[in-house]
Amino acid sequence: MSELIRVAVLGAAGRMGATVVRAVQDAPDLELVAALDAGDDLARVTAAGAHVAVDFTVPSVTEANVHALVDAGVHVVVGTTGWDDEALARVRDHLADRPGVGVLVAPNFALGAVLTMHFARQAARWFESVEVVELHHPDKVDAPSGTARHTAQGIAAARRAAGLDAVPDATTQSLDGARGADVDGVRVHAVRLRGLVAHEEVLLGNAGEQLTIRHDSFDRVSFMPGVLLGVRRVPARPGLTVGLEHLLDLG
Ligand SMILES: NC(=O)C1=CN([C@@H]2O[C@H](COP(=O)(O)OP(=O)(O)OC[C@H]3O[C@@H](n4cnc5c(N)ncnc54)[C@H](OP(=O)(O)O)[C@@H]3O)[C@@H](O)[C@H]2O)C=CC1
Ligand SMILES: O=C(O)C1=N[C@H](C(=O)O)C[C@H](O)C1
Repeated sequence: MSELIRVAVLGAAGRMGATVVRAVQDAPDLELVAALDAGDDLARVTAAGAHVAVDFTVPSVTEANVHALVDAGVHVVVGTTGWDDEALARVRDHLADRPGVGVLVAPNFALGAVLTMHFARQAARWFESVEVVELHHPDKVDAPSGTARHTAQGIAAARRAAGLDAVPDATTQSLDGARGADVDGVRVHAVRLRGLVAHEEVLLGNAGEQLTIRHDSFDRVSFMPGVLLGVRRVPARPGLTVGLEHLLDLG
């Protein structure tokens, strides 16, 4: 039998981290060697001989965690949101000095969410209007969701490539925020509601018709196959990978 992949989990006491800990423990080819939460020393990851660290912490610390882990030669799978282009560029530059180390940053590890983004990019060029609505539990710290940003950026790129005009929009708002946030010209709306987990709708409109693409994560186990795929694949993917779609054959 080949060597087990030694895995550390950061944010291990959190909603996602605790689910990842159980998934790693249940996977026959993985070994949980460290589980860290706020206040724990990151040096424990290298002391435990981890090959891969999984980060589900908070947007304010995730980038620093990644740089420290890259310095230590540990591959990283990042689910924490809040990454912008500048932060990703800093990690890409850092990895150029560390050949052989891989980092995967994915705003959503659920297969259905990755397909939603893929289908939305495919559909975008055929519709005059498009808006994104994300709906989450009210304990989520950030808004809009990382997934909604990634979805809107993908739609905007597809519209640009197709040479479409700007989506029609209101010319005035009598209350700030009434039209949601503008992500690359695509409106994104965030709902926070007790009882929800993680949900997204992409609404595409033409005169007389609407296409709705909707994904629901009812349970955090929905993210686990994607996280474990990332753990297994990231050691063979040096450099920075953004988005789980790069590990899937979406055709
Ligand atoms: N990519 C994906 O598929 C998904 C991404 N997410 C993202 O994952 C992140 C975590 O979400 P969720 O689990 O719901 O959040 P939680 O608040 O439940 O968990 C975050 C955990 O990280 C801990 N933490 C804070 N600072 C550190 C640190 N420096 N080192 C280690 N641990 C630390 C927190 O401790 P304390 O509470 O004491 O601060 C907490 O236990 C969010 O950014 C969310 O958007 C969520 C679901 C899926
Ligand atoms: O905080 C969450 O719960 C989630 N966060 C991610 C995001 O911001 O996109 C992924 C998923 O939506 C759940």
